[in-house]
Amino acid sequence: MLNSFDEWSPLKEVIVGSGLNHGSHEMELSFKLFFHDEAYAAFYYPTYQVAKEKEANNGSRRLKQRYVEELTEDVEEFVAALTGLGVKVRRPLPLSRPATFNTPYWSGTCLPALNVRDQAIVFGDELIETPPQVRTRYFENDLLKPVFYDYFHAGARWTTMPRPVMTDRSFDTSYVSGQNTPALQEIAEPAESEFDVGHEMMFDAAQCIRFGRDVLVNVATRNHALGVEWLRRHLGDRFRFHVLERFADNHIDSLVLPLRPGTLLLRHPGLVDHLPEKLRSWDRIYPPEPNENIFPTYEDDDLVLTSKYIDLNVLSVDEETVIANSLFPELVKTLEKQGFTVVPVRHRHRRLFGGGFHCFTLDTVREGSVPESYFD
Ligand SMILES: NC(=[NH2+])NCCC[C@H](N)C(=O)O
Repeated sequence: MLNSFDEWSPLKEVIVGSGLNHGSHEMELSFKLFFHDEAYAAFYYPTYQVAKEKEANNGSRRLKQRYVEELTEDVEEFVAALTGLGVKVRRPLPLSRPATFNTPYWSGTCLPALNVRDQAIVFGDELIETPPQVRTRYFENDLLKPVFYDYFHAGARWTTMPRPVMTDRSFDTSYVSGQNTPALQEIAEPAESEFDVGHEMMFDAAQCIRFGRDVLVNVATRNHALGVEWLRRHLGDRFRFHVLERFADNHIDSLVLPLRPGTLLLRHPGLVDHLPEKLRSWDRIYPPEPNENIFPTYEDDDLVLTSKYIDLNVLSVDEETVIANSLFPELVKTLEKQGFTVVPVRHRHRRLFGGGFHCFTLDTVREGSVPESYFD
């Protein structure tokens, strides 16, 4: 039965994503807007211009097959580690081929369900699918349907937030506007469409971090604010949302993660003042500064989509046990010094595929029967 309220209670069941057939990135407005903060350099002249020559006619950038293969090896080892810890692992359908689709308004090519944290969230016995922000991710959750149906048959509530039409004018671009990069020129001149409905609800589950009854949520755009308003109305007083204004561009699970009640993994001390009052008295673990040499060397046309802090994106198996990237041994040591048992698993291309172990997973069953209050 679907049951999960926080990020640290003993993990029983988890969905682990699959990167199979991740063919390319489509360099269109929603992608550039979403990854603007981290891929900024790639969207800048002259790098952009050089790499652009390697793009296909439709503006898509191929991902090298070797990276996808190595990613898949690492994900399978991660699955084996979880299974070894007694956690039941569920998998999405693999993407059999990069299928192209048309909506009435635009077209795209499907991505595999890799970062399954991003577009679905569990509040107790309810699964909520969030409305996509990147066009090529529009049908990604369909690959999770067999798993979602299993939870539904077992009694879970299953809700989908309103789906956006996603014309150019659906996007609130104020977060990135004013920066003069080629990517931004496209964003600054959104095409008009007869289907425009104005700013829409577009919001990712990974903008939320669950602490039982209390949920931290990052809001950087009007699109996000609408999403949070929907969640508040829908969930009523069962959960309380604490908004972090522009804490990040979107996802926050490489900035702050609770490892157990009273202990946060936090990217840097400057973030403390942005946290809700109650969390400021929790113990904080700061990661050592990641050195560039813990990452593979990439070429000009490889798009680096995350910050170098991505390895903070650990997955808690229980209040003492954390799965962390073995390629960042200094972080492993830091966590061990704080008394955690760390299960090291290798994850090489986290910066190319936009996520670490927390992003790759959706914890569907953890122990606990009510949303506890940690903020009172
Ligand atoms: N759920 C996720 N996909 N999280 C990934 C967040 C990565 C974050 N933008 C960073 O660059 O560090």
